[in-house]
Amino acid sequence: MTATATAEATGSVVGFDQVTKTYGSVRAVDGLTLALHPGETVALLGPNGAGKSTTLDLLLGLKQADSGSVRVFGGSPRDAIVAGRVGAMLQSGGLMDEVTVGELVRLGCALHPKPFPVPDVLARASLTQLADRKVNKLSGGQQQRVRFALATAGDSDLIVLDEPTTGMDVSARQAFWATMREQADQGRTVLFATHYLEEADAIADRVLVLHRGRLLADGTAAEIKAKAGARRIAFDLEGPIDEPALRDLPFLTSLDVSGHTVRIQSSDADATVHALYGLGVHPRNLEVAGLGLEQAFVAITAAEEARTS
Ligand SMILES: Nc1ncnc2c1ncn2[C@@H]1O[C@H](COP(=O)(O)OP(=O)(O)OP(=O)(O)O)[C@@H](O)[C@H]1O
Repeated sequence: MTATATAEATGSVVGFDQVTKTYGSVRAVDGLTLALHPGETVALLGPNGAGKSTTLDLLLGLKQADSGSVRVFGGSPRDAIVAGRVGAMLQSGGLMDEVTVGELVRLGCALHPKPFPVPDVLARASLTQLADRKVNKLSGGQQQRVRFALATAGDSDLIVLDEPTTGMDVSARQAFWATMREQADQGRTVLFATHYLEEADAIADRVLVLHRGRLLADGTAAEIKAKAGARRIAFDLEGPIDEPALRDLPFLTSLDVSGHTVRIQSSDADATVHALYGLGVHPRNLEVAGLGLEQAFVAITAAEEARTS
């Protein structure tokens, strides 16, 4: 059975089956196959140019695939959008300048087949106080909140967000994710592209890592960290530090010495620590921990770069 057939059979929200999109000689999306399921909160990660925005544009029917199929709720992206099943917040979406926030959100609600009440939509995006302000008089973070309001103007089953919190301050970001959690708890599927890996770690129950238009990893944040393999080891040493000896430790993938503190990454922490004691040094405050999602992401994409270049 193809991924799309599987997607439809299992009631998947989104099904990509061998999707490719090229711009001239650039393969922005390269044979991508994936299925998203109801109620999932999914983070789409990838370095600049990995194909995240193109993937979201294909999903929203804003771009057409060269080959392969894109299905949303078992039909075309356009049908899903016309039915009001998809709410989207894009990076580049221009906002009408000469209208007020209230007018624009009212219009967004009027255009949605299953609109929420305008005051609720404004309140959810913390825009009630700004309802009479012209959109072109807003700060960047406030404009992001307007895009967010438009993405949640109606009762959509899938919410697609391209780098939604860029430009938002810390409290706006926290409020934004609290709202998104509510949306997910109500059974909606949330797909967001981001460069903030700590957000993906904290929010997403599934993480997709794209690299040159291909899916490099797909799993929970914990699975992605485990896939990267390496562990972090940190300790303090008294007296002069013999960096060349440390650099020769087995399974070492990185070394950072700062004052008395040594931080290393190792693909086999047990063996590295064993060899460390064999050097006759006396490490203090020894800590061994897994990689954070950000380090895992860097390790996975760097390994792929090295493999393909
Ligand atoms: N309209 C276009 N014309 C030509 N090339 C394009 C176009 N849009 C995107 N690309 C190229 O396709 C590739 C994927 O771009 P895309 O914007 O999807 O990546 P991204 O992962 O969203 O990147 P970023 O994190 O920088 O936003 C890049 O190499 C980009 O230069």
